[in-house]
Amino acid sequence: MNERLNVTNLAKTYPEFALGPLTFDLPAGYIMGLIGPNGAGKTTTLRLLLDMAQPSSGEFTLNGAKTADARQQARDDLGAMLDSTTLPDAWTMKDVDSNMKRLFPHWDSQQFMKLVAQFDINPKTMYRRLSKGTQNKVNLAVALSHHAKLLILDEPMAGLDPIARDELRQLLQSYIQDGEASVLLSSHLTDDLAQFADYLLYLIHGEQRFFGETDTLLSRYLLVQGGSSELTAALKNRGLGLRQTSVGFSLLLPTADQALATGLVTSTPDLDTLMIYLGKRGEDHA
Ligand SMILES: Nc1ncnc2c1ncn2[C@@H]1O[C@H](COP(=O)(O)OP(=O)(O)OP(=O)(O)O)[C@@H](O)[C@H]1O
Repeated sequence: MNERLNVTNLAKTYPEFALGPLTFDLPAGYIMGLIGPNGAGKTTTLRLLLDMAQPSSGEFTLNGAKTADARQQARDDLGAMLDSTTLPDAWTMKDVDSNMKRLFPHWDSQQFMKLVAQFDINPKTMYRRLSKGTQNKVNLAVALSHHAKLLILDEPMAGLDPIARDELRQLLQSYIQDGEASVLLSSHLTDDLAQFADYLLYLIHGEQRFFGETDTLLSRYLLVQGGSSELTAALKNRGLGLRQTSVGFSLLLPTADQALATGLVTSTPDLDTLMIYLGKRGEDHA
């Protein structure tokens, strides 16, 4: 299969934080969501993949390039946006366009100006005078306007209103439609992400807890609710993220153990619910 990303045992150790080993791949034509609680290692993962940090061990291939030099050579094939991404303060959209044209051989001015209009950005306003969310939109428009085969986006939905988030979702879906390009994006808006990410990479405290299809993760667990007297020892033992009130309880139960919940109220959890229960300290199996 034509892979945009192939990551093998990638790890990074800081004095007070260890990430990995991470092993996953992203085929051409798909969207992967990177999820996990604060401090899980999402941005660190993206920085490694963008060669902005050196791995402690492991390796990865990006758009077929195996070394940092080869990846640098092929930078036009990569569109990236991190929280730290910024443009010169005084640039108007015209300046962005003319400068990016020089930087990227496949820069598409028409596409960029179309996105500027679609995002309702005044092309004459200087970058520094735009709101934070609008600056994000400009950075996104840049990433989306040079026909990159892989987009790596850190929290692209942060600061966007619901309409803009919906527009972005549609833009990303059409971006991958020809089966050539792929998108890796991190987000805390996991329910939004679950609607359009084909794959999920789920990190907790730097560890890779799940990599696979979104539907597979969602079908792994049932949310079980019952009265206090219905909480059996077996449910306590197999359940995750137990929550108790004076009248009842709720927990996540692996689907394989669903017989333990016979007669109780069960439902398929959404991704937010799943992360809340799985992320509870000391109970973070996925
Ligand atoms: N340059 C660095 N030196 C030391 N520690 C670092 C460095 N960069 C990141 N870390 C640590 O790595 C950990 C993970 O941070 P990271 O930003 O990757 O998490 P995250 O999942 O993106 O979090 P959030 O959702 O809050 O943005 C943090 O504990 C952070 O302090």
